[in-house]
Amino acid sequence: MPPADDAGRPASTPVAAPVDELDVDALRAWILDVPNFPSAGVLFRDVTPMLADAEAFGRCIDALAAPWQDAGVEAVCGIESRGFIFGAALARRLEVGFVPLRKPGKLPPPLVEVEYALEYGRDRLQARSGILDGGLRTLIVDDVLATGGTLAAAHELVTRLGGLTVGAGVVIELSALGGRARWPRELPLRALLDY
Ligand SMILES: O=P(O)(O)OC[C@H]1O[C@H](OP(=O)(O)OP(=O)(O)O)[C@H](O)[C@@H]1O
Ligand SMILES: Nc1ncnc2[nH]cnc12
Repeated sequence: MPPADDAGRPASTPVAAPVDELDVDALRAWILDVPNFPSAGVLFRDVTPMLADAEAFGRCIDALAAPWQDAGVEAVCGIESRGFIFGAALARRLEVGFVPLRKPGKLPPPLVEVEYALEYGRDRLQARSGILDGGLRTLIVDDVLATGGTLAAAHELVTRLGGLTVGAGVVIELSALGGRARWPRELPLRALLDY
């Protein structure tokens, strides 16, 4: 059993630390660069080593949570599939519910969906109709911001679901791809690591 802190909580109680106390940049050591995956010319940033390390994963979730502690977040939406990993952990840390935004064919009706453009072709995101009704204050979470189409579609879906997007958090921003330009200027978008 870990020693108790001044407030009598066990030291391991999951309370997010202020972001400036977290060495976020050190997380790069757990993110692997994989050239030519999943196709030639793509430099894939693989977060699975970070997920497998309890301290690094915990630090990542603390850092994702820190900017939103006082933002009145009422729900976290995670984008399939890697966004589920970070989104669900973050929802628990912020002590709010989790809403999965899913690829087509995974959720039963009634559904609301948004179609969006990919680099090649189109895709769709779906969620349960009415699940954010009443203007639920919603934080959108994903692992990577690349061209920005996915995150922009998630914001549109949250709006159609009756929610109010308070902002978005991503672990990695591939800033050379310019995805931030597709995100509404007036909404905060926080990235832990810029590549
Ligand atoms: O900014 P964009 O250009 O829209 O790309 C970002 C998206 O691409 C990846 O998803 P992907 O569908 O590849 O896969 P996943 O199921 O492994 O999360 C990533 O997880 C983001 O959701
Ligand atoms: N380069 C990349 N690495 C990991 N995930 C991605 N999603 C989109 N582009 C990516």
